[in-house]
Amino acid sequence: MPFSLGQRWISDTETDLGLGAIVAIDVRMVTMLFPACGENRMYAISDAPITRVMFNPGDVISSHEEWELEVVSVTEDNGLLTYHGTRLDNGEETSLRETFLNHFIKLNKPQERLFAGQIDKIGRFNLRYQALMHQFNRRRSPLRGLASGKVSLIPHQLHIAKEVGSRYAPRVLLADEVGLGKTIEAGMIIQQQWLSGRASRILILVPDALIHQWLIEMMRRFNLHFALFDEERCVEAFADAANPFDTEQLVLCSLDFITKKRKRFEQLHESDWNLLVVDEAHHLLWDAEQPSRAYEVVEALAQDTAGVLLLTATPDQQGHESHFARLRLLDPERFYDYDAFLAEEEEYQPLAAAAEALLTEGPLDATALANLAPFIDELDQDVLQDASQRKALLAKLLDRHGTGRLLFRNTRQAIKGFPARLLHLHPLPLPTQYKTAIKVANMMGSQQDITQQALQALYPEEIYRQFEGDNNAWTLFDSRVDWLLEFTKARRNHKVLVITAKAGVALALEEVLRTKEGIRGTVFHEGMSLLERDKAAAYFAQQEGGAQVMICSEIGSEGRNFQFAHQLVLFDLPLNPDLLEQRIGRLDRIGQEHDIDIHVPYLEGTAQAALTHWYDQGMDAFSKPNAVGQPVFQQTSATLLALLAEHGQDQAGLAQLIEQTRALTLELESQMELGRDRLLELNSSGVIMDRDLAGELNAVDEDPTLAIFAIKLFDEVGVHQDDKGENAIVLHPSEHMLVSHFPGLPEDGASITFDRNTALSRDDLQLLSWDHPMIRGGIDLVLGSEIGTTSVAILKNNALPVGTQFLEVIFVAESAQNSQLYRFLPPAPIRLLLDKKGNDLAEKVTFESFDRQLSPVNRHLASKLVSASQTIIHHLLQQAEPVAQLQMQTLVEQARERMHDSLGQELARLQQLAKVNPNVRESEIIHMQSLMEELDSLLNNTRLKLDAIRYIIVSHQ
Ligand SMILES: Nc1ncnc2c1ncn2[C@@H]1O[C@H](COP(=O)(O)OP(=O)(O)OP(=O)(O)O)[C@@H](O)[C@H]1O
Repeated sequence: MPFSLGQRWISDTETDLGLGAIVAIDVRMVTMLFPACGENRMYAISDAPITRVMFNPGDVISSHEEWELEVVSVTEDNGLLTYHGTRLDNGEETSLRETFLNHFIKLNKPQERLFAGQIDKIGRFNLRYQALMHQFNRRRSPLRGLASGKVSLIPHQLHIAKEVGSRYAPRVLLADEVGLGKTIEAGMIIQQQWLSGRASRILILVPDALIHQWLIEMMRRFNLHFALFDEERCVEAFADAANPFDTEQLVLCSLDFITKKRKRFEQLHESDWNLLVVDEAHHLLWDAEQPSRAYEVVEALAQDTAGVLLLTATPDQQGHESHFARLRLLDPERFYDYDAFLAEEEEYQPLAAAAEALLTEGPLDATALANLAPFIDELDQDVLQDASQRKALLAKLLDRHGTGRLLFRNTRQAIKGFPARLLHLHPLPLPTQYKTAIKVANMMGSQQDITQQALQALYPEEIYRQFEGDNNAWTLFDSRVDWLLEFTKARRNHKVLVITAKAGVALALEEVLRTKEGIRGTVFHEGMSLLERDKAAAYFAQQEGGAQVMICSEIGSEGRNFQFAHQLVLFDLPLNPDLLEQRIGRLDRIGQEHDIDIHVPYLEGTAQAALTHWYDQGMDAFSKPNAVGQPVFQQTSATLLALLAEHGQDQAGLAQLIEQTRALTLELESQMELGRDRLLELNSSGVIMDRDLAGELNAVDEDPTLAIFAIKLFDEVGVHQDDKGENAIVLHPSEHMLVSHFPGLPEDGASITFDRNTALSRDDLQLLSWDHPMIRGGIDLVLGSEIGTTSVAILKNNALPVGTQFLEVIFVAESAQNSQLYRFLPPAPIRLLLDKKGNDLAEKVTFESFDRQLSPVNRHLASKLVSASQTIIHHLLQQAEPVAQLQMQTLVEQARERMHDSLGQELARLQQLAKVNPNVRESEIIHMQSLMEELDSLLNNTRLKLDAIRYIIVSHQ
């Protein structure tokens, strides 16, 4: 192209110099001035790495005075261009000579970059298109976020997580038995709510002892980085905001801290949250006269937060009324009256019988039909005899009745495959020192109430210490101590968890083990700081060189993960069957690979002995979780407490109580099994959904697309990858990265794998999924930049004439950024492959098959090819737009149909449900209606954006 003074060109190699102007030309050299930075460059005319900047009708250009002109036509005079058109600021018709173009002009639209010679490598165009496609597919996927955590795919968890996680503002009680994975279910729900944008501010409240465990589980398993707020953090954050809690999106807090510090509670309450999660929710004690502070705090927060997840394995631990009160936290309108709630529970049995009838294979017999009769008018008579459709009917039935939408509980019995619990009782002689102390205490009488007396009787070492002072002399003669020494000595290769009610006892035992036998032990109790507790737990978990024994006070009996051990010693027993279950649950949890040995050393002729027999023979509380432990305890506690207060001396009374307890347990169990528990089991385990979520997600895991894409992404961006074998890759930022920081990749690198089992077996590996911050961030990085927006390639195809041209154009149909809309229409790529005449061949020639046949062109040649074909390219781009518009309209209408279909069905279901099941909140229905209206109008505003262009020319060489 001939050069003329004043012409505007851009440097191919130094695009940041801005727009250059030719200021001198001689026989061999051309000199350019770049006014934006005041620099000159001289280039050899024969091979100048510069590209002529020419605009076309339709482009909007900026003048040196910064007004904008929409170009209508272009004329040329002595090699210089003049643009004619309309000024955008005042509508005036005017002309702009190229010499007066803005020197700072930014060429960031694909067509501007292409014409200005800013042409990307062929692989980057491919990467960009793949990134668009994957982002589009992921955002629409109904399984998004469900299994992207580093977790095993366990069906009962997946069912609950999917059911709850995809709701708008879920308010549920997760009440799986201990150790079945409520924290993991909560994590999966949070992940889905977070990724879908339904919740952008999330608050988790947990007991002190579980703070770090939650922090780490959320981070390591789900890549969710919660900020831990304690007093120190609040003071620090005050520098950035009046309300410290406003400084973070994801906040984790100790419930104890918030209940004790009124000011912090008020600030927490003033901050806006979309999702509140409360672990060990049985601590939220409620009593009509005097609700606990913890209850009041959570109640206030729950009133102002749309989504609420309460977690407890033992919902009845503090009594059934407290359980009711927690359901009321979730839905105050629905659970307004305890008596009405009790009456409703009475009806669970016939409902469960009807549900059972629907699970029958083959024709329904007379009993099944009779059980279904009360509900039959709701169900279609014809469908009823069609066995294949009964599961759908069952789902409908459960949906409409009971607490199904609100309460989820999985049990070991329903899931099966858990290790056995083996009880070993160790009766030991009562030392004379204790005998004397008990006798003296009895002689002195007691002012305490019966519960306190019973509690005192359970801990003879306490009674002894009252008389002998506050020291550890009791360890010298207590036969349980000697037993423990022998026991641990004989199991040097086993980890042993010892639980006792009191911190003082834990400390004394650790000292004895250490000083007498050199046994490596550690303690875990309320007197330790959070950090000390976590260090102790880590020391116990450590396989080599770690502690053999961990001695916990009661706070260690909740929530913690000690399933790497399978020897449990209950040095004493708690006076509550649910607390006993919580203790056993430290070892009997998902991941436990052995049967669990439960050892109970007890002193004969004491209250502990009586309690041991009562738990064992009366309610079989050691060998399996006891769903009715709490009601049985409440109904028998008067006799039990009296017996314990008398140190279990009344053997006949104990035998009678055990008999009575056994009968009551059996009766309540069968009622529960036939009623509430059966309904919960059916509803929680997902058996009726007939959907193999784990199988579907496994298939996603096995699809290599993610690994192929990720490796390409890291390659193109310049992240260094070191394959370590065994499915592990180490990533490091490199000096040649396109960006200074790759999202989610720490400065010192990260070890990753695409294989779930490998990730689960190694703590140091992150599981890369489509939802991992490195992949999401990497895709955003590509799509938010100019990477791959232009490309030129050669198509070597002897069947086509040399010089045949194609233009591959990628548009994106974009609607407003709205997470709800993204389920139906996220930014959607539209690909056109135009031949010279403007025919679109995209449907016949897929991206992948076309891309495979293309060869790269060096940038200099590419720029020349584009310059030579500017007119045709421009013409094709103009033809492409209306074609893409039409495709966009189709996409919008399809999305609208899907949206109406899906939300419409959900709305109809909710409206229908609301007639028969008051568990449906009015706000859910209103939300659904307004959401549909909002999405409709957002869909109408979908716009088309040109995202990337590839120019292709055929060659035979
Ligand atoms: N899907 C899973 N993949 C991997 N590990 C899991 C999974 N589910 C649970 N676990 C592990 O099993 C243990 C128990 O899970 P979790 O702590 O979530 O149970 P929980 O029901 O909250 O227990 P608790 O009733 O004691 O509070 C934890 O160590 C957890 O990491």
